[in-house]
Amino acid sequence: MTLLQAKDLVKTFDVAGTAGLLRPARTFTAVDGVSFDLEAGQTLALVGESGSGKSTTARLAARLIDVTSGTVHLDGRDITRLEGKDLLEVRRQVQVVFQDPFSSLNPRHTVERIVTAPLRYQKREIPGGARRFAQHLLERVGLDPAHVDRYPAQFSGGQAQRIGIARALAVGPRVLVCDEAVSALDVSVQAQIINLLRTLQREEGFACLFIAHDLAVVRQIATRVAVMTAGAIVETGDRDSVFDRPTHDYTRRLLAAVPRIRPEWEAARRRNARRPAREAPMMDDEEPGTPSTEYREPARPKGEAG
Ligand SMILES: Nc1ncnc2c1ncn2[C@@H]1O[C@H](COP(=O)(O)OP(=O)(O)OP(=O)(O)O)[C@@H](O)[C@H]1O
Repeated sequence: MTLLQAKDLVKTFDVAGTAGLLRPARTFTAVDGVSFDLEAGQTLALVGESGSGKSTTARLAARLIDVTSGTVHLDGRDITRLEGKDLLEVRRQVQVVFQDPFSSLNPRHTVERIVTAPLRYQKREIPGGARRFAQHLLERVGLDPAHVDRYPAQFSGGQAQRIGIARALAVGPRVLVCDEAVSALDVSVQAQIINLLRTLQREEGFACLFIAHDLAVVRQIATRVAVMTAGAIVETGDRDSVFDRPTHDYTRRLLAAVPRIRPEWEAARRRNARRPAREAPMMDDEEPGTPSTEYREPARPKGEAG
């Protein structure tokens, strides 16, 4: 059964010009006619090189940003332009886990408050009270329930990502969108988080839209794979057929490209990922008018498109 269906998604961004460099303002197409079906209980991985449009597609599918054209259906219902209470229900059913756990967890809030925030945002009763429910969620993701009073900075990167997953689970989502959710973690920690996601998926039955550029990670978790380049999907298929019998040239090149990252770059990337966010966190149930699951577009330098 198709749970989430994206049809002909297009997303364009207006890019400001740069006067000094004589670059005129233009419209940049980040997603260019993307369609996919995500079945219940399945994990569809969107893969492709940096800038291919994976994250933008995920954000469109989760209704974090609005489409330029195309439609998104959840359980057969067109959710592309829903607002208000209906959109709130979509936000419950489709939860997102972001790449950098620290910038998506409010450093000033306790874990209890963080993981129960979506319930408050949804104005739902917290079963058994916030504290007990937070402890239960921590247990579900393999963390010590006694740590509910701790703050994000007191956790490692992998533990912080578990908190992000616990928060997503709090409202019983039917679709979990993981946007490079393990990319900032050490390889051994990545494996633990992937195992956790697989176990939770088996137990809770959610479908997963898994965005990743790392093919080794995708191979461990995906049931189906869609390969993106230049804003479009060029190949979709079962995991093994895409990995073992790719039909598109781009997929073959992607599979053949062995990433060679210098150890010092890798170490710097991990240090940056651990650094607490300097900007306001993306989710904060304290700020008036800022729903806890609302996505804020990251700041980009003026004129940057890719
Ligand atoms: N708000 C925005 N304004 C302008 N351009 C944007 C915006 N968001 C994304 N883009 C551009 O759209 C393209 C696709 O970005 P996207 O983040 O979806 O790619 P990606 O495949 O997820 O890459 P990465 O793994 O590096 O995030 C990029 O060229 C990016 O610079």
